[in-house]
Amino acid sequence: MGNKAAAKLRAQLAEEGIIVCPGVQDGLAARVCLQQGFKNLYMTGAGTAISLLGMPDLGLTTADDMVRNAGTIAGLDRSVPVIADADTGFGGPVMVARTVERYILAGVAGLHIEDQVTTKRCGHLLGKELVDTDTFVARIRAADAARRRLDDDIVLIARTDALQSYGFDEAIARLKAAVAAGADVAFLEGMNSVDEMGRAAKAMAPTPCLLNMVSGGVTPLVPAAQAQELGFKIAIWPCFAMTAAYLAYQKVAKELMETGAVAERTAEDGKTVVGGIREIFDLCGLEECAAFDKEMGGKSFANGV
Ligand SMILES: C[C@](O)(C(=O)O)[C@H](CC(=O)O)C(=O)O
Repeated sequence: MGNKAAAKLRAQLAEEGIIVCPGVQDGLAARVCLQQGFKNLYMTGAGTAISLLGMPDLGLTTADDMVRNAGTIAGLDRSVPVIADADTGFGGPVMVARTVERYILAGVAGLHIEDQVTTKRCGHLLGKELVDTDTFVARIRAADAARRRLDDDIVLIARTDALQSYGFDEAIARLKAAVAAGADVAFLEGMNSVDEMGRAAKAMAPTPCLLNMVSGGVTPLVPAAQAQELGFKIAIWPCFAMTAAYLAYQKVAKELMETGAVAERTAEDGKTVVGGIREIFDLCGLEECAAFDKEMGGKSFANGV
């Protein structure tokens, strides 16, 4: 079938350096990160739950929610490979395979599947429950079979949440079993120290490892250069801008509530509104849409837009 996004991600995995993925939960967040020139994006499941559902990351997003969001994000710029959270795969092997096929058709370059029970929770919360290794391996095997069935090379990332309750050795053993079943990349969730991070990457070598940088989580946050030095190939920053976005929303909502209006900030010309709706439409491709319409012979924007 030829998944160009996956081929690009595989090429990036083979190159020197570390792949840094800002976590995005919607089209606007993706647009902002594309504007900054990121070469990859990560669709965060936690962010999707928060942004789309207004709910915590407790396994409440359905496969439909996640596929749709991943497809929206991946569709904004096909030259930027997206890694997407696929949680537990949403069921048994048949469902996991179906999920993987749907992510492939949505244009996703890579996805991760974990060993929590389907009523999962954010990997940085307490009290996680896991499926046994056989069930986890069956999920990975099903994911691998699904991509073969579509003759696709989507990058398969195995995530284990076993560190919290079973310890380091069991977690590494689970990741190794997942790699033997077809996973390309290993993701040890919830590492507690820089030392543990280094030991994990070493234990999994030569399998490339993903590092999860959760703001306010249990893993210390390290810059890309240090993550690379520790042996990681991919660093994801799931909800990295959500604190800022949340606080900004809160501030403006408070202003509207208390004063009945929101003050605009204008640029030096005294007219253009900074961060106004026009600027955001432009970020989201307003000019490109108008130009495309004209090029195709449309007249929708002949009188300007
Ligand atoms: C990586 C993660 O699965 C996500 O949904 O982005 C979450 C991140 C988070 O909760 O901030 C995780 O379980 O680590």
